[in-house]
Amino acid sequence: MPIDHPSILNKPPLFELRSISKSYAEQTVVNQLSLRLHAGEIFGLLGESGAGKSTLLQLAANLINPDLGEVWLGGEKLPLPSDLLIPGHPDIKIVHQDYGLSPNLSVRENIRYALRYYEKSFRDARIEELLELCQLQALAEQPAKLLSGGEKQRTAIARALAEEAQILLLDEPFAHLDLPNNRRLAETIRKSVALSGAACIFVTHHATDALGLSQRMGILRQGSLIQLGTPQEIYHQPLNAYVAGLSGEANVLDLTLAEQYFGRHDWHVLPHAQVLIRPEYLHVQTTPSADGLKAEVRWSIFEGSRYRVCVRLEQFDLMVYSNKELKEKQKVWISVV
Ligand SMILES: Nc1ncnc2c1ncn2[C@@H]1O[C@H](COP(=O)(O)OP(=O)(O)OP(=O)(O)O)[C@@H](O)[C@H]1O
Repeated sequence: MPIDHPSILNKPPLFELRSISKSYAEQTVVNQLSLRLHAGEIFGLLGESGAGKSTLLQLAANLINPDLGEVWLGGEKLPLPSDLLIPGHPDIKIVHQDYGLSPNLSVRENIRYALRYYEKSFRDARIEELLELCQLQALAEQPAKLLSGGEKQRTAIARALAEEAQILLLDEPFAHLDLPNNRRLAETIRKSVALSGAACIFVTHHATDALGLSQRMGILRQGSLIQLGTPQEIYHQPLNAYVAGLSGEANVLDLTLAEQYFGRHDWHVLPHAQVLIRPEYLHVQTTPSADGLKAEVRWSIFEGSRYRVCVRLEQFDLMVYSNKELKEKQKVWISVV
């Protein structure tokens, strides 16, 4: 399995986790995991709840001791957290799920604290810039303890961006955000990382967040990185049915069955002679078509820009997308796009 994408293979990594492992009691939470990050790179870590994402970020932040393995930054091996007076590293910033804001300080003061060593005019200008970037101007004087979850999250991220660390680690940065703020924050992270040349790891259990923001991403399962690649590689060429399902809506069919119904196509083949057919690889029509297979609608859910529809072919169900509303038991014809 490639560790790096070919475009950056020749550059030295800024940050490295080398075969790092961590167990709690009998449970291996992170298992011999290696990862290299380059300057300016945004890496998304996608995994289900309990996969070890937060533990991995804490290891990457040098906040907890690994049982085995090493953390490297800028070509230097970091000392173990237990050998430090204060665990962590000044060039590695982490935004935890609990944000770590000073509750009695205002939004502005929380951000200002991160910039306390800078000259006043730079600091004031940077605070205004970050307030605007994170859409916090109207809340600037509000004490952190009175903020909503999403507002706290934006403040914590503004503060982390203020510190201009080499490595930015974000634990579920979009967890409490509505769609406009989600998009705005993703853009803010993208711009900040590009400008600063930092590297960023963010963890999420939402495929759309990982696919949309990452330049490269990894799938974490039971503490192991089971697949690394670009969002397009992960989405269209998942390692197995598990990754296919985690990264988006997926029809997984036996190859023989898929060929029997749809003929030969360039499907991505999964282990156990199965193929991946994403719903958007299929076309649904409400009138008979020469190449269409007759099916019956089982259910249909409105998702805004489209309907997510489950249809029954003779022997199996398929998920498809439709622009039009379809009724239960309605006859439709399914073809390959
Ligand atoms: N300090 C600890 N002591 C004991 N077990 C722990 C500790 N920290 C994490 N774990 C266990 O390790 C596993 C992974 O936890 P972790 O928080 O890293 O997962 P996660 O992928 O971030 O999950 P979520 O998406 O739900 O936040 C869990 O089973 C958790 O109970």
